[in-house]
Amino acid sequence: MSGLDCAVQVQRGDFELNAAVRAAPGEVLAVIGANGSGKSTLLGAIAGTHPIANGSVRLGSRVLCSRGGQAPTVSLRRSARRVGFLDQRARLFPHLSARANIAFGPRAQGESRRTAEATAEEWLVRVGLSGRGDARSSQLSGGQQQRVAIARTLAADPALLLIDEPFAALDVTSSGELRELIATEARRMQIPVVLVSHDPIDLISLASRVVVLEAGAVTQSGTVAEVLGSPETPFAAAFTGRVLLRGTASDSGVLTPDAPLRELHGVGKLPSPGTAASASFEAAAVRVVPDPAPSSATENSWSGTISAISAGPAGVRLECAEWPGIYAELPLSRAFEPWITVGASARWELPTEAVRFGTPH
Ligand SMILES: Nc1ncnc2c1ncn2[C@@H]1O[C@H](COP(=O)(O)OP(=O)(O)OP(=O)(O)O)[C@@H](O)[C@H]1O
Repeated sequence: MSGLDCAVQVQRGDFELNAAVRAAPGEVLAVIGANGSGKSTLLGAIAGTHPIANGSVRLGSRVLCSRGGQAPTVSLRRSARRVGFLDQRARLFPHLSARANIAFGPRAQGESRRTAEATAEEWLVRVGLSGRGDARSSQLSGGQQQRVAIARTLAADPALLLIDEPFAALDVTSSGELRELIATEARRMQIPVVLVSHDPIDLISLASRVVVLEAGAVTQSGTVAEVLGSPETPFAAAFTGRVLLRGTASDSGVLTPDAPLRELHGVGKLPSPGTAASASFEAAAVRVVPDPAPSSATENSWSGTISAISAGPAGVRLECAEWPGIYAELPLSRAFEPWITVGASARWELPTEAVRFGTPH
């Protein structure tokens, strides 16, 4: 049983990744980050598709790659790393049956055809596809193809599993079942798993720890409860459906430069006036009504244009053109109101008691 210990520097054009991650045997470590933050680069450095400029990737006592420092440079071939990889696309061999796809890894490792097929049958049962061994990928649904892909990857007996948004293209039932399947198999096989995801459900149902990557650097790491419960950066907050603003403390609130609302009022301990302060709140606490609206009782209200509408963890996310970094999340039932369109003028209202002051990390 070998844990992953990775501390690497990777250069891709002008982009530099500098990250250290660890995952124990049987543990699922989630990596979250905005587009372009370096998640795929990190997985590539571990898998051997991106060369490292410095650092090392170790699996227990095995060195997968190492460069810099005193030790000689090491870079194992991809096939010698024993790293399994899963993403959104099942990538089955279309001309082979499900059974032959799964048997491919054991066969490549020198198993006899008979033994490899017996292993494949066991995996077909584990992934809920017993009786479908003869089917080709064109005869399987997307979710079934993904099950075969999981079986094929794990039947090759990887020492580490990397997964990049493998459930993103699946319906809710299939993705829930496959999450369960991966968590169960990783524990049973006692292999570390690194999971890249944009979906909080993946973290809650699969991972025990989380690393937040921003612009190639780790900005927060901890247990799922620590990161989701106390996000320390605006990105980590947005991932959990919260807004985190950084500004300067005044006597009575947090001053937010270049925003339609200069001073945000809230509750909690304010740092000394003039020093760095933060304000955070649930995006679902923001009320958005058509402008002009009758003046509200809350101190925190401003006028702003809806600039984007997207899905957020707590509902439908509305962004404000005049105040980047601020957004509201409405329940689906409210998001159907016909006035809610990109470009609509809105009044944004935030109850004072919903805003919590703090000191930025
Ligand atoms: N082929 C390339 N050549 C040079 N630079 C690249 C190349 N691919 C990616 N990059 C740079 O590396 C950075 C990290 O890319 P990476 O794909 O690792 O991000 P990511 O977090 O996985 O993004 P996404 O969520 O969009 O998949 C990008 O911001 C980009 O600047």
